[in-house]
Amino acid sequence: MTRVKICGIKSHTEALLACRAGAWAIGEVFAPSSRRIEADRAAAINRELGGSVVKVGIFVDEKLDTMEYIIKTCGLDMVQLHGQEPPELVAELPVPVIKCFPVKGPVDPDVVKRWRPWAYLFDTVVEGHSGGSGVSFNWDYLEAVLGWDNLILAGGLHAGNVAAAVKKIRPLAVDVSSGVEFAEGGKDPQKVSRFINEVREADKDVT
Ligand SMILES: O=C(O)c1ccccc1N[C@@H]1O[C@H](COP(=O)(O)O)[C@@H](O)[C@H]1O
Repeated sequence: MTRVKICGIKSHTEALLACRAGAWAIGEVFAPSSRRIEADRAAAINRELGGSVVKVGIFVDEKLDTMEYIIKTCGLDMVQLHGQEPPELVAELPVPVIKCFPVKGPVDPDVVKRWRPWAYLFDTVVEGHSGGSGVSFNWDYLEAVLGWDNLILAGGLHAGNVAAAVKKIRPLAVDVSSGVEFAEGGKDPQKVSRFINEVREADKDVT
């Protein structure tokens, strides 16, 4: 079953919405973004959620000690590194790491393997954005890593394209932020639920 991560959670209501719709993980952004959340707010949300969902903190070129502090105070289960972090940093973090690789062309497995993360996340490159752009990339660029069991697909996914993505890439998980939001921002319950339903339907064709 393809896992679903709903990223850019900013409130308890949004976190509950993602959990009830069947998300495997929620993402909380601790980096410059319209979706940024303060650590004390994330900590309060995560305390109330308990262990019902995987809580992932998103960082962009953050200092190790700052990440360690936020992981501890917010009870994060994983971190997602979305910047230019070096491979050595992955081993220094106290929780499993999802490393984001911006896709500019065909992915070279030998290059990305140097990070040895828990999962490899592939996202679109958009000038001026570290992530959360809402823009998709050419999935053909993932040809050399197809079949990996720890691949997460991100970048411009929405209910209209996620089924095709699941069938073509067969990722461990799909990650979405913009594609399940209202035009003015904030998670849209109907879009979240439609997105997850599309993934579940696509799963039926994949096994
Ligand atoms: O969501 C953000 O604002 C964000 C900010 C900085 C780094 C990563 C961010 N989100 C991640 O970006 C991708 C793609 O998101 P989208 O669906 O295209 O909006 C995804 O991995 C999010 O976790």
